[in-house]
Amino acid sequence: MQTYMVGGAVRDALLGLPVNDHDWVVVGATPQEMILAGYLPVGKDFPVFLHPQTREEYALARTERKTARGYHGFQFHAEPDVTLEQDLARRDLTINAIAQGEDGVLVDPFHGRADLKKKVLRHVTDAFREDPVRILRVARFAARFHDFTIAPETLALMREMVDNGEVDALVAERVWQELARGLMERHPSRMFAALRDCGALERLLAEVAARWRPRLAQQVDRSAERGTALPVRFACLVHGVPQHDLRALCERLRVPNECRELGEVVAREHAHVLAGGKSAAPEVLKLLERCDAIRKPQRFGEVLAACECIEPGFDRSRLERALAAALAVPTHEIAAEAQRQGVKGPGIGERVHHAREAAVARALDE
Ligand SMILES: Nc1ccn([C@@H]2O[C@H](COP(=O)(O)OP(=O)(O)OP(=O)(O)O)[C@@H](O)[C@H]2O)c(=O)n1
Ligand SMILES: [Mg+2]
Repeated sequence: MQTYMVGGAVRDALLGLPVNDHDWVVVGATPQEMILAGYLPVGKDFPVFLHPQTREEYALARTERKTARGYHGFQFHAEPDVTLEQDLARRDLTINAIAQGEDGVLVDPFHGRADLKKKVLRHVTDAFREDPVRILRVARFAARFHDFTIAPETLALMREMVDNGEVDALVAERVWQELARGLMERHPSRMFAALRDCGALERLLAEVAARWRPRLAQQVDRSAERGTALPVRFACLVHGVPQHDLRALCERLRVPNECRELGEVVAREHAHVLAGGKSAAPEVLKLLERCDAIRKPQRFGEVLAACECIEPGFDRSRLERALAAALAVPTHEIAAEAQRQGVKGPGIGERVHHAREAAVARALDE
């Protein structure tokens, strides 16, 4: 059996980028031989193994055939007679289909190196169709390698797959996983632009597709430039989506709670936050309460961060001062004092509220 390094590790090394994880392909071995050599089988869909020490992924060379529509319709053929070239032929992009043998020699039958030089994302063969996740992957690579373009024939193939309903069969978790990764790349707007160009955005994120403009692209890219966390980037993406549509989007894609919650607060409140640099203390306190800022000050920091990406001239300092003042109000003491005076229930809450209002007013008058 022979082992080759493939995929991202070879590509990134050729690009002079740091290599984090390695993918390997094994030619001329059976699953039994792998298990006997101590490799741990993983996943039921693919003949993939983990190295007993490094835990890196070793996949048997394989050819895939699709038996049914959509992501689960795979049947694989992984026999010791599958060649390296056959395995490379069914990979997604030429730049990901370069192998490196143990002797260091590159095997590059699909001219991945030439495409790296030309900075082109190009599918390897028609086998690209076998996996609709690749539509999202190409878009994600466009966001990462922002000076690369998508080959016209690849974009045409992606469009054809979308027209055939291939993206509709994708499971929500995979879609979200790819979108989330793309949002964390350097130029996330390029992912959405690529998805729009092939028609996938309309199918997967119609709420965003309807609002996709150069301005929104800039806002999302600004969130990446500033190195913000995923929820902030997601909130920027969806800040213009109406509440009801946003809830539907989050349900459909099973968006994790942290992203969902920040997205909803920012969509609902960003206009008030952006104006909140000016309004009077009672309104400012109400805004902080609607954002649940007093209970979740850290999340309010993320709301402000999203608003800075939405409107780069926005000055967050006034609202930060207001929140600091509201947080500094000694609520326990006020409640205890009120109780001593015989005040009950809602009356106590009112006193706290008034104390906070006064504190915010003082902070804003400075
Ligand atoms: N849907 C997919 C997923 C993966 N691959 C192949 O498997 C390799 C490894 O996949 P993965 O680790 O997911 O991607 P990388 O290209 O290594 O990129 P990353 O830097 O994101 O790990 C890819 O390079 C590609 O050759 C593929 O053809 N089709
Ligand atoms: Mg990889």
